[in-house]
Amino acid sequence: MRLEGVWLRYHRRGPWVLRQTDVAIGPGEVAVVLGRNGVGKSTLLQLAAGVLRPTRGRVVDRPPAVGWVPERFPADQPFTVRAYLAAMARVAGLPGAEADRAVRHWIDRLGLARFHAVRLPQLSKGTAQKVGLAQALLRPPGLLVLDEPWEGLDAATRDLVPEVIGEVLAEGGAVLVSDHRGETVRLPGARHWSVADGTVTEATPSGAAATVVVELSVPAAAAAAAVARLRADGHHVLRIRDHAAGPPATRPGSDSPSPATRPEPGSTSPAIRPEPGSPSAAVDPASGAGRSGPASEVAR
Ligand SMILES: Nc1ncnc2c1ncn2[C@@H]1O[C@H](COP(=O)(O)OP(=O)(O)OP(=O)(O)O)[C@@H](O)[C@H]1O
Repeated sequence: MRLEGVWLRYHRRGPWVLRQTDVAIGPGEVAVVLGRNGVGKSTLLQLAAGVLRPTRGRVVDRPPAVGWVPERFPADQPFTVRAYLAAMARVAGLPGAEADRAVRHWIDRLGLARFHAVRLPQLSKGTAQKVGLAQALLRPPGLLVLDEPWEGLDAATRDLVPEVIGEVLAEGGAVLVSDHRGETVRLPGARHWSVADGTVTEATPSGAAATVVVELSVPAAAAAAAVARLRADGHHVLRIRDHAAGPPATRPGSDSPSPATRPEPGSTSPAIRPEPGSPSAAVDPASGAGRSGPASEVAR
């Protein structure tokens, strides 16, 4: 998903909150949105989630299933927890039995069972936040957007947030999350987007000059497990794509390289080549050899 030249102001003559914003996030990636109070973090997240429309510019390639967790769950609705989640599952397009299963799963997982018949306005802030988290996950999101998701949650549920984020990433989803509590240190491999003075910049991770991009191909059915394993080993999974879809414009070795990860021409990065006769398409990242085969790319 990409924000292309996005500008946003809330009122016709109001100040610009965001100007000329160009950011992108791919499958299996997580970006943490940082910045002082009131700089526009929530605004950026709402644009990404499709809750706000850009005043100028556009948002492209947003996945069809978006999970949106607002900073404050709007609990002033006259539904019980179960009825609300069942309605949200239908809104998300889940058919009957699947919707019931998803509602049951998230009620259990987030410890909401004893509140299932309680109406939303009667919930404590923390329990309402859990309902806000549950509704975003009923349908596995291709993009999960969380605005300060740790706010008001009890310790057990706070621990669950990075776990859930990891699961969405392992399924090939992308995650955007804002956080002023420093909880994101528990999201290894996260990219950092800083919002200040109406602009969004990506912080270059320290040591980036020493990284290389390794392309590899895995059977589609094994992709989620492979991504989870690579992440558990501390690798940064950049992108997952269909073998058949062909190379995107920004892939390493293409005409439009990603400057943060592509080795300089003549660099000493080791070429990684497949065994003779091997069906896998490991490549020399500098030459772009083997570009027809990879299903995923990994950098460290
Ligand atoms: N609905 C709105 N109408 C008018 N102005 C708004 C609206 N929502 C936000 N703003 C303004 O836009 C600016 C950015 O707000 P935003 O909530 O995106 O910042 P933030 O970085 O998320 O802040 P915080 O860390 O306090 O949540 C602020 O000046 C805010 O007052």
